[in-house]
Amino acid sequence: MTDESDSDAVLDALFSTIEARKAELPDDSYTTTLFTHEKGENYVLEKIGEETTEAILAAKDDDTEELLAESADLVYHLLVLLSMKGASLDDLRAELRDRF
Ligand SMILES: N=c1c2ncn([C@@H]3O[C@H](COP(=O)(O)OP(=O)(O)OP(=O)(O)O)[C@@H](O)[C@H]3O)c2ncn1[C@@H]1O[C@H](COP(=O)(O)O)[C@@H](O)[C@H]1O
Repeated sequence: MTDESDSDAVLDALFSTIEARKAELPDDSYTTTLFTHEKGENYVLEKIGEETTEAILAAKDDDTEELLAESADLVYHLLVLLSMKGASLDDLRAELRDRF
């Protein structure tokens, strides 16, 4: 297990990478395919639906390893959606902090 600051650094690094892919659109990037898909943002919305379903199925199967893997896929696609909408990880942190 990592401590809280390590975990935060991973999310910051992931979101920064997503923002860089959005700005540069490199050819060999999965993130680029999400930002340039012919279905537009609907494609990432579909992926979020798929990953959510897969996470639910893993939970119902009591497969924690699979649940963690699908949760990571879900968080990644959710961060791409936030970036598409011009929101940031700090905006998400602020929303969560306001609920404490
Ligand atoms: N965290 C992720 C991440 N999580 C999930 N995925 C991709 O999300 C997709 C999940 O789709 P599925 O589960 O449906 O699997 P699939 O059948 O392979 O996908 P499809 O054919 O349906 O698109 C897979 O292609 C995964 O590779 C991710 N792709 C990238 N990242 C991060 O984004 C960074 C930048 O990646 P690139 O944009 O590829 O350079 C990477 O270094 C990673 O840190």
